[in-house]
Amino acid sequence: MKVALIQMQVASSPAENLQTARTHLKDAAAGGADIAVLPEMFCCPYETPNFPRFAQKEGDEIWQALSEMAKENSLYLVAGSVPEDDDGKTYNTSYVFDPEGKCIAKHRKVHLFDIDVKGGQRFMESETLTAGDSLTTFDTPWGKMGLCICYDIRFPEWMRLMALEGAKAVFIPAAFNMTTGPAHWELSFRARALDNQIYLFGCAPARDMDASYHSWGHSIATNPWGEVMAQLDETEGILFAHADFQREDAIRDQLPLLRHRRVDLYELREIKK
Ligand SMILES: NC(=O)CCC(=O)C(=O)O
Repeated sequence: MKVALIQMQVASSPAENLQTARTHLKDAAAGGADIAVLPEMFCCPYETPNFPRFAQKEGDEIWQALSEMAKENSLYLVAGSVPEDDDGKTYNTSYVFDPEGKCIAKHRKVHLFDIDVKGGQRFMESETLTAGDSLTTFDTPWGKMGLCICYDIRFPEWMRLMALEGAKAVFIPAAFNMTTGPAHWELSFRARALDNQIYLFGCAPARDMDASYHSWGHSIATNPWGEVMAQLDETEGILFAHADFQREDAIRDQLPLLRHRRVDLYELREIKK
């Protein structure tokens, strides 16, 4: 399975951002990608007032454009995330489209990014966003995949639940920042990949020092051995990476961490369905 992570610049207009995504998706398809991924909030600058301002309902213009892009390029599209308007609430939502343009999954960010680091990053998603409450997986010809958004990666139980549901890789549209990015981005991807013996693909916006939120960038692919397979810097570009699920199965057989869990002594509680 060949994955393309599209680390794009985010401009102030959704129309311009859709055009940027369209251009990069053509390149991803030309490069042989089976699955392409866009960044968190790729269609508007990452600022809390923008989320309700640019929010659209599922099925509206942005959703339609993304569906068409998946179909035009004949690939699975993990369509970053967009602000979703539903019943007066705004969610940070990632849609997944199949190569026919059909929406096959939707994840609403479950853990809202509310942090206030002294001398560093402050951001309060809860000022304008509502949290989702569901675990998200979807089926592909390569097997079941998981989906979560940025800050969700920091919660090991959430990733473990996706692995236990049978996800063979997890896609993570994201936008870490200049305070936590250097310290925790790569470490979080390597740790979650290693703990769950799973491929992880994180896709971030390119850095824009004129924006109010400075993305760390560094879109990344990690493997079930806990290694970084490839990583970008902060500039715009596409990262291609392969997932080899035979290797994943071999690692899980030879070092059977998931089977060695002492579920007689501890367990994750069932999620609410
Ligand atoms: N957009 C986000 O969820 C940012 C998460 C982040 O930067 C972190 O440190 O976690």
